[in-house]
Amino acid sequence: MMNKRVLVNGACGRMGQEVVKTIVNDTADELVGVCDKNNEGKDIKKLLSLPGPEVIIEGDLLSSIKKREVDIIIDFTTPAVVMDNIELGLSNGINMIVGTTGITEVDLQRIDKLACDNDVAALIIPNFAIGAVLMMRFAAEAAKYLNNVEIIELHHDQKVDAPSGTAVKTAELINYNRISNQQNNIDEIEKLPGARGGDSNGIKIHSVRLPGLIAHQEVIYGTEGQSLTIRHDSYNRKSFMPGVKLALDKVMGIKGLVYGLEKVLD
Ligand SMILES: NC(=O)C1=CN([C@@H]2O[C@H](COP(=O)(O)OP(=O)(O)OC[C@H]3O[C@@H](n4cnc5c(N)ncnc54)[C@H](OP(=O)(O)O)[C@@H]3O)[C@@H](O)[C@H]2O)C=CC1
Ligand SMILES: O=C(O)C1=N[C@H](C(=O)O)C[C@H](O)C1
Repeated sequence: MMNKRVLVNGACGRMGQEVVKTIVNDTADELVGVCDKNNEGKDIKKLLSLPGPEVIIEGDLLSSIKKREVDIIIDFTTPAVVMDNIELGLSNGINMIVGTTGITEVDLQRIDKLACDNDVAALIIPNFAIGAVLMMRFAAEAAKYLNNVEIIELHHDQKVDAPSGTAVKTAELINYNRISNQQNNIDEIEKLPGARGGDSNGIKIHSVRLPGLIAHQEVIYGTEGQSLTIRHDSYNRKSFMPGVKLALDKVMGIKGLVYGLEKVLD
């Protein structure tokens, strides 16, 4: 297969920078474009001390894809703009790999239709870390046998959205497998609003935001006399890169929506 021509959107962000480095240093794919609200007109390779011909940061995704051939857009921007980016990419016949969070169930249906109509792929991946994908898988497996569960997700204090996309996806996977979404708790009085966390179809999600953290999650099951904790920790953003490379390897053979890296893992 020919080298794929990749554009990274949100290239100056924490994840975007790591993705740019990965494409340039660790894949045969070609970085043909980079977009971001910041550093417009500057050479991203110079900013990140990367080898090879310059790739200039552009501010407008549409004009950027009109200027060149792009096979894949990788998006790590923000929840506020991600749907516009996806719609723009797919309707222009470009495959999308999306790590940005904040995509709803209704959005997913629209994305699938747009991808199918345009004969391209939309990989919407809440977490690219292989360990996190396994954590979600094991949590979903435990739901077949244990019913009472809560999720604690812990992230750095620069994260804009809560709960995390990973926690939302974990709750969905658990709910798909568990026999009942009724837990044993009595009627509770929440004396401090929010003290019991957010409710995702009967599963409580607690979001911790602190400096020093990157991305962590615990799924805690409890039953008579025992508990089971399934925990994953990302200690740096390199932890997401094998998953990004896997998505790059798989994307060209897919048409329509893929929601979650587990769908392309095996
Ligand atoms: N799926 C996964 O495995 C992972 C997903 N994420 C998710 O990825 C997203 C990005 O995270 P992170 O890299 O930490 O965030 P950052 O804020 O560090 O990066 C986002 C970048 O996108 C820029 N940006 C904002 N709006 C636009 C736009 N319209 N067009 C182009 N660029 C834009 C931002 O600029 P500015 O700062 O000026 O707004 C910033 O440079 C989040 O939703 C996060 O939850 C994060 C880690 C792993
Ligand atoms: O913002 C982050 O950092 C992360 N976002 C994703 C999420 O919301 O689940 C993935 C990972 O947890 C890191």
